[in-house]
Amino acid sequence: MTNSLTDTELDRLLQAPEHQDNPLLPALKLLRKREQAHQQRLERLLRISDCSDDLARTQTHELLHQYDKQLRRLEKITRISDRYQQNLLELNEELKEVALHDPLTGLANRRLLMSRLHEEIERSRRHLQPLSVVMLDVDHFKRINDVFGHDVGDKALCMMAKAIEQQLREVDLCARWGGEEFMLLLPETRSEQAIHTVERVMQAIRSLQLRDDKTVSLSISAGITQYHANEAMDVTINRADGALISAKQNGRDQWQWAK
Ligand SMILES: Nc1nc2c(ncn2[C@@H]2O[C@H](COP(=O)(O)OP(=O)(O)OP(=O)(O)O)[C@@H](O)[C@H]2O)c(=O)[nH]1
Repeated sequence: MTNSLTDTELDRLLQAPEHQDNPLLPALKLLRKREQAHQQRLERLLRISDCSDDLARTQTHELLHQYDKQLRRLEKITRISDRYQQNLLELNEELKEVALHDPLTGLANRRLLMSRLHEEIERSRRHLQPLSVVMLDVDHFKRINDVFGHDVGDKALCMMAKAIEQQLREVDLCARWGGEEFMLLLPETRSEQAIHTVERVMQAIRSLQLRDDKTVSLSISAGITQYHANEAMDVTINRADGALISAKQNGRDQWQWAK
C-alpha cells in the first residue's frame, strides 16, 4: 500500500481526524517532513544539474563555433602565405633570368658565360675532352646603325643571335660578349668540328634578310681556339680574340684558327 500511496493521499491520511489520536502520528509527521525536505533538495540538485548541462552545451557550441572560425582564418592565412611564397619563387626565377641574360637578345650574358666556361673547363680537365671557344664579331656593324638607325641595329643583333643559336647543339652556349660580339662555348668539340660549326653559323648570318629591299648584307668574323690543359681561362679567351683580330685584318667574313 505504501508503494502506491501518492503524496496527496499520504498528507490526507496524516490530517484525517480519525487518526489524530494515533500514538505514532507525531513520528509519522516528522518522517513525512524529512521526506519532503529530502525531495526538495533532490529537485534542487536536479535543477542545478540541468542548468549546468545547458551551460556546458552552450559553451561547447560556442567553443566549436570559435574553433571553426579560427580554422577558416588559418586556412585563409595559409592560402595567402602559399601564394606569397609562390610569387617570391617566381620573382626569384625572373631575377635569376634577368641577372644571367642579355635583355636585348635573350642570350646568356658575360656572367653566365664565365660560370659555364669555368664548369666546362673543369669537365674538360676531368674527362680529357676537347673544349672549343669561338669569338664572333659582326662586320661593319657601325654602318648599319649609322645608315638605318639604332632600332634596325638592335633588330639585326636579335636576328643574328637567333640564327647563331639555331646552328648549335643543346650543350653548346652562345653568349653576348659585348656590343656586337658573341662568344661560343662548344664542349667536347675538336677544332675541325668547331670550324665546321662556325662555317654553318657564318652562312646562316649571310642568309639573313634584315630589310625587304635586301640592301643590307650581314656577315660575321670569327676567332676559333681550343682550351689547352691547365691554362687559365683568360689565356684561352685572349687566344680566340687574337684569332678574331686576324680574321678582321684579313678582310672580315672569315674565320681564323689559333693553335
Ligand atoms: N644597335 C645597337 N648597336 C650597338 C649595340 N652595341 C654596340 N653597338 C654598336 O656596334 C658598333 C660597333 O662598331 P665598331 O666597334 O666600330 O665595329 P664595326 O663597325 O662592327 O666594325 P668591325 O668590327 O671592324 O667590322 C658601334 O656603332 C656600337 O654603337 C646595341 O646593343 N645595339
